[in-house]
Parts: sequence; C-alpha cells; structure tokens
Amino acid sequence: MNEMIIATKNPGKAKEFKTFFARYRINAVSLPELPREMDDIEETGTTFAENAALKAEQIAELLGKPVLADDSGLVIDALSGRPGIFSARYAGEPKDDMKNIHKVLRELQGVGAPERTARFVCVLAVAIPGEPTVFKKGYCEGKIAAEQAGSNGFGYDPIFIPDRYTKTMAELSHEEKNRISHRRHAIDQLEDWVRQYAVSN
Ligand SMILES: O=c1[nH]c(=O)c2ncn([C@@H]3O[C@H](COP(=O)(O)OP(=O)(O)OP(=O)(O)O)[C@@H](O)[C@H]3O)c2[nH]1
Ligand SMILES: [Mg+2]
Repeated sequence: MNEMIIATKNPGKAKEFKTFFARYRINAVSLPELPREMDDIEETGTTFAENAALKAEQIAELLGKPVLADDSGLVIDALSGRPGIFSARYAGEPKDDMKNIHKVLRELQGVGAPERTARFVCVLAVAIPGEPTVFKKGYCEGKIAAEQAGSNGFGYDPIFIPDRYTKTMAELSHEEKNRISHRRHAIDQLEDWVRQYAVSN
C-alpha cells in the first residue's frame, strides 16, 4: 500500500487523515509512527500557511519524500480572531485541550449567542523535495456553545456548534465530522493531487 507522511504529532488529526486517505488506498503515517523520532518543529510563523509550510518542508527535507502538514485552529470573532494560530497552546504549555476550552468559555462570558460566531480554519501544505510547496485552505463556520458537550473529536470540538446543527462537533460521529470539517474541505481541494499521487507512487 502507498504511504503518505503527515507531519503531525496530534493523534486527532492523524485519525482523520487516515480516514481521508484510505479512500485512495493510501496509508497516512503520522510522525510518532515513524521508526525514527522527530524533534518538535517550532511553529514560528505568523499565519496558518507559514506554520504548515514549516512543518511540511522541514520533514520533507529530512526524509527526502513528499510530506503533508496541517496547521489549523479556531478563529472567534468576539475575541478578535483568537485563539487562531495559537489554538493548540492557548492556555499555555503543556498543550491541554480542557484548559483551552475553559479559557475560551471564560473569555466569552456575557457574550450572547448571536455574537459567538467562529470558524475552524485548516491550511494544508504539501512539500515535495525540489518543488514549490502547494497550499489548500478549508473552513467550517459555526458558533461557540455556552457549555461543553460530547466527547468525540479533539481540541475545541466540545464547544463548537457547526452552522445548520444543534449539536457540538464532539457530539457528531467521526463520519459526520469528516463530512463537514475544515480539514475535509481542505483535503477535498487537494483531491486531484492525491489521486495523481496514488497512481504514480
Ligand atoms: O476542536 C477542534 N477540532 C478540530 O478539528 C481542530 N483542528 C484544529 N484544532 C485546534 O487547533 C490546534 C491545531 O494546532 P496545530 O495545527 O499547531 O496542531 P497541533 O500542535 O495540535 O499538532 P501538529 O500537527 O502541529 O503536530 C489543535 O491543537 C486544536 O486546538 C481543532 N480543534
Ligand atoms: Mg502544532
């Protein structure tokens, strides 16, 4: 079976990519699954795209193979776009999804439902040694719930209600999230490239 290296250490992302790539009979392999340990890549960029490129290009260079990276996060309008690129570590180190959720809910205290608009953003970068990096972006629009609900997914899923739904992303099944998510929308735009990769490798 063909392989695609995904430059992530996030098990929630890795699980979603495995599902997406299985459609093309490609095995998505995340960094902790590689035989050699990869150092953390410092996400020093100021945009999702810069951080996705840093992750994809550094690992592609190291391995000499095509690598896909995802930089993503939650953009909340009432918080001037925070946590944005700082989503993973919004409440500080070490990264803690529950602390991040509590911080967001605290900051949104007193903000009414119509003002709780937000979106998940995902930028994918594909780095191929010797070629320019390719970028694709996906969004999922929604609102921040008053309290958390559900245990599926990861990150801020328990407080994110996608538009046209009454449940949080963490109350949706894995399949349903993967039909509507920002990551799915970004990967759909890479579809031609993935198909090509599947036949030529
Ligand atoms: O509820 C969520 N559902 C999602 O579908 C989702 N996608 C991203 N996020 C949040 O944004 C951070 C990414 O930051 P990020 O791109 O730097 O990834 P990361 O540091 O977790 O792993 P890596 O890929 O860098 O190794 C994550 O940790 C989460 O807090 C999500 N939250
Ligand atoms: Mg990260």
